[in-house]
Amino acid sequence: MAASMTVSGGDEYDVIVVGAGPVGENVADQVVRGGLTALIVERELVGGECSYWACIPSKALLRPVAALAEARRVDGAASAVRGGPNAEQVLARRTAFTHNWSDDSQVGWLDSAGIALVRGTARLVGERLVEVRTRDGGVRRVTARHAVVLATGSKPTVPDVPGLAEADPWTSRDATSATAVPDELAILGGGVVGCEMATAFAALGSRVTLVARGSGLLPRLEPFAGEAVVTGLRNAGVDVRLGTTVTTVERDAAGVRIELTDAEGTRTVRADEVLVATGRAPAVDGLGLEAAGVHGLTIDDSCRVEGVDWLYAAGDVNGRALLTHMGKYQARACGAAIVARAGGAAAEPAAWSRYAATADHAAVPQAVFTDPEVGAVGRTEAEARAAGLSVRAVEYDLGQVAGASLYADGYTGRAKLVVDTSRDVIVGATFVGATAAELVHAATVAIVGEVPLDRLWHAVPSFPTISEVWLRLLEAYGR
Ligand SMILES: Cc1cc2nc3c(=O)[nH]c(=O)nc-3n(C[C@H](O)[C@H](O)[C@H](O)COP(=O)(O)OP(=O)(O)OC[C@H]3O[C@@H](n4cnc5c(N)ncnc54)[C@H](O)[C@@H]3O)c2cc1C
Ligand SMILES: NC(=O)c1ccc[n+]([C@@H]2O[C@H](COP(=O)([O-])OP(=O)(O)OC[C@H]3O[C@@H](n4cnc5c(N)ncnc54)[C@H](O)[C@@H]3O)[C@@H](O)[C@H]2O)c1
Repeated sequence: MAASMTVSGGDEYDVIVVGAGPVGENVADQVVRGGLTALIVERELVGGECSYWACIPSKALLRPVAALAEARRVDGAASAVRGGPNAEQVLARRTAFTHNWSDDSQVGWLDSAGIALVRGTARLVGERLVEVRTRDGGVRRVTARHAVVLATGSKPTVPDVPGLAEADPWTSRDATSATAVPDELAILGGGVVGCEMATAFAALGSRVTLVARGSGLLPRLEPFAGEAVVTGLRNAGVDVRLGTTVTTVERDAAGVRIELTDAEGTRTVRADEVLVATGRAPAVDGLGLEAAGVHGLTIDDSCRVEGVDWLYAAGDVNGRALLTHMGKYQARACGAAIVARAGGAAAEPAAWSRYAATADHAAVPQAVFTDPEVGAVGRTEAEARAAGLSVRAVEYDLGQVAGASLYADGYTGRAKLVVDTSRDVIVGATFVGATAAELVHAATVAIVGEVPLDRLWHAVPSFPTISEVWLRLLEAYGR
C-alpha cells in the first residue's frame, strides 16, 4: 500500500459481496432478506457485465433481427417488410436498454433493498477481511462477521496468436457497445458469443467472416444445432470458415489483416475489426486469494470454497456454468446457506435442498439467440454416453408439427430428447428453430423433476402449438 494512503477501518457487516453483477446482487438481496447486513463492492457498474456488455445489450441487438426474420417468413405479413433493420435505431434501442451505461437505477434498487454499496476494487487481505481501494483513491478495510462472497464474474480470453493483442481486437464488450457497424468484421471463435454477434452484425450490414477451429459451431451442444446455425449464418451472407486457425494478425492503416490456415492452405482475410470470442476465464486477478491463504476456488454445492468456511464463490467466477440464470440460481442457494449458517445451522448442501445448486451438474438450460434459435438443457447424447448412462435418443423434424407450420411458412427445425433408459427419464433436450428457446423450460422441468416418460404422456400440449413436438417425440420413442 502507498505510504500516503489513509486506511479507514473498523467497518463490519455480516456479509461482504465482491462484485455487483446479477449474481452479487442476488446474494446480497438473499442475505438481507434473511435478516443479515450486507455490503457490496463494485469497481465498475452496478449490474455487472450482464446488464451493460453481455446479455442485455446483445439481446437488444438481436431482437429486431429476429422480429424481421419472423415477419418475412409469414405470407401476408412478409410483403409489409421492406429492407433490413435500421442499424442506427437498433443501436439506439440497445443503448436505451443499457441506460446509456449508467447504473443509477440499479444503485437505487440496492438502496431500496437495504444493501450498502462501496465503489472500488476489493481484495482479500485476511480471514473475513476485505480491503477496498475506493474510486476516490482511499483504502478502506471491512470485516465480514459471517461470510465473504466472491461474485467477480469472468473476463474474455485472448489467444496467444502472433499480433492479435497488438491489433487492438474487439472483445464482447466492444461488440455489444459498438456505436457504429463496421463494414467488415472478422470473428474468432465459433461459440455462443461468436455465433450471436455474427447473426447481429451481418443483419446490421457488416460483411462477417466467422473463423472456427473446430469442425462445427456451438461445439458444446448437439451437433445438429451447430449445423443449423452454420446454414443460417451462411444464408445470411456470413463467410463461415470451419476447421480454420488464425496464424497471424496485423493492424495497418486500412484495418486488420488476418492470416488463416485450413486444410487447403493459407489465405488472408481483411476486416475493419476483429472480435475475439474464444471463451472466458474467472476474474480472480488481484483478488488476493493466495495472501488470504486460499488456494483455488473449488466449491461445494452451496458455493462454499472447500477448506475455507467463510468464503464463497458464486456465478461466472467459479467456472461452473457461465450463464446469468445459473449464477442467480447459485446465489439463491449460497445466500440461503449463509443465512442458515449465521443462525448456527449446518445447512449441508444435500442434493436438491435449498442450500444446493444441484442443477449445475446435469440440468443447465441455455438459449442461443441465433437464426435459427437454439435451446438446450441437460446432457447431449454424447455427454450422457460418456457419463456411463444407458441412453436412447429420439429426434423429430419440427417443421412437421402443425403449430410450427402455422407459425412460419417453411418452418425448419429439429428437436431431440436424450433418455436414460435405466430410469425412463429425460436427461437432455435440444430444440432448434424459431422460438425454440421457449420450448426448453418444459424440458428443464421434466429433467429436474425426473418425470417418468409414462407420466409425460399425460402432459398434453395444446393444439396447434409448437410444443406439440413433445407428443411427436414421445410417439417416436414409443410406449
Ligand atoms: C456477449 C455475452 C452475452 C451473454 N449473453 C447471455 C445470455 O443471453 N444469457 C445468459 O444467461 N448469460 C449470458 N452471458 C453470460 C453472462 O453475462 C454471465 O454469466 C453473467 O454476467 C455472470 O454474472 P456474474 O454476476 O457472475 O458476473 P458479472 O456480470 O461479470 O459481474 C461481476 C462484477 O464484479 C465486478 N468486480 C470484479 N472484480 C472486482 C473486484 N475485485 N472488486 C470489485 N468489483 C469487482 C465487476 O466489475 C462486475 O461488475 C453472456 C455473456 C457475454 C460475454
Ligand atoms: N445466449 C447465451 O446464453 C450466451 C451468449 C453469449 C455468451 N454466453 C456465455 O458466455 C460464455 C463465453 O462465450 P464464448 O462464446 O466466448 O465462449 P465459448 O466457450 O462458448 O466458445 C468459445 C469458442 O472459441 C473456440 N476457441 C477457443 N480458443 C480458441 C483459439 N485459440 N482459436 C480459435 N478458437 C478458439 C472454442 O473452441 C469455442 O468454440 C459462454 O460460456 C456462454 O455460456 C451465453
